[in-house]
Amino acid sequence: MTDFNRTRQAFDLPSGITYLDGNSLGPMPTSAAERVSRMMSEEWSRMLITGWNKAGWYAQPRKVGDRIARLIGAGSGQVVMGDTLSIKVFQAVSAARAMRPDRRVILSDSGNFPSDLYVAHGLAAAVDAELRVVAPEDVEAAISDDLAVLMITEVDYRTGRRHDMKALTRKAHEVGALTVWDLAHSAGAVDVALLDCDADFAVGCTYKYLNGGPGAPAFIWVHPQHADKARPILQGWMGHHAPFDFDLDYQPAAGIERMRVGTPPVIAMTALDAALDVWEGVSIDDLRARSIELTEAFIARVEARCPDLVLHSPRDPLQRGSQVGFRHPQAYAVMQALIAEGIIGDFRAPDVLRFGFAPLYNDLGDVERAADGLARILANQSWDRDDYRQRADVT
Ligand SMILES: Cc1ncc(COP(=O)(O)O)c(C=O)c1O
Ligand SMILES: Nc1c(O)cccc1C(=O)C[C@H](N)C(=O)O
Repeated sequence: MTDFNRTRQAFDLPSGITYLDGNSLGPMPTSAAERVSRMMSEEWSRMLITGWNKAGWYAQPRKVGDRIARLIGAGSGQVVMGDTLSIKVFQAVSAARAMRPDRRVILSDSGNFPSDLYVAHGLAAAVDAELRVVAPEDVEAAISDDLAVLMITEVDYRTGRRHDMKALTRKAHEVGALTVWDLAHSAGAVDVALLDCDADFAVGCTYKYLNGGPGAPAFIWVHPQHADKARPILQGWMGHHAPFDFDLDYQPAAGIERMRVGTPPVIAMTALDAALDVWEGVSIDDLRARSIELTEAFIARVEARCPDLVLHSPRDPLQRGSQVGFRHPQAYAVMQALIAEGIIGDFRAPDVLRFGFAPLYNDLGDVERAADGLARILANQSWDRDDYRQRADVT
């Protein structure tokens, strides 16, 4: 049985704050600050360039990838870290499309995060492919035999709607297409089973539910049956089979190592590595059960107290990730009023109040405080202020 009291205590959350925005940026594990500080003083400062070998900085993208593999139903040696998620989306989709050169269509849905669609659109223009975007509920029906790549974000960033990875992957394979799964809102939030679903490529970020910190590196997974065949289009020197031979011809490294691009962000990855310690001893089944308990309790309490709000997430917990959205015409101002009371969720345009539940540190007390705070703010209309309507640059 996972000890969620232990995991909650591993975080340095400000007192008096109810934090329900770990689906955008996870909070800092206390050990991350100490670990980064030690890395600076003992490794960078003392070892200088020798740190790449002595401190294991060069091998870090694979070692950290191995720790993430367990959380997403993948095997050891199958995941590598680096770059931003947008870059990893490009790598996965471009490699998958190159494996289906006689087909032009990349299929995605309008619930996908815009960056994924921008990346696929740019790629499609560069390689004479076509990006086809359908409504989330129409994805399965749109899988046709001209499809090269199905590119889906498993959990919708706005609604929390969860696609059926196994069923969509099977359907894509039936028509001869490959799948790319974006796990940004899944890794550390739901029970992902990449190998069991027979997915082809997967990518994700680590600054949300994995708590790696702002700008923490992304990950990429390639099914072992493709790992030695997939050709990275973004061919960087650290994905070369012998980077320090400085060969002028690109020869991809064996397996997942070829999905490395350039120098890894060692300081950021050190913080992430410390954050992954918190996951030791956490069962993903327990995590999923607790996530469902928290989101169900939140929906019930908000609906009982806030008649002005409309649920914007699937009601069936099996079709939902670890977040809940409610719509309100003045959602931005309502969220600012809530944040002013120490209850932090976020706003997603045009009118969604979004709340992420991270079982590692959220509990039923958070659910009650957030639902009751929301009810209070709506009842006394304390959101109705000009300064709460002023949008910040980052929302
Ligand atoms: C589903 C999804 N894809 C891509 C991104 C973009 O990630 P990054 O800014 O790390 O490139 C995000 C979050 O910002 C996301 O939620
Ligand atoms: N990556 C972010 C950032 O650098 C600034 C603010 C927000 C983000 C996010 O990750 C947003 C997130 N993908 C979302 O689902 O809204």
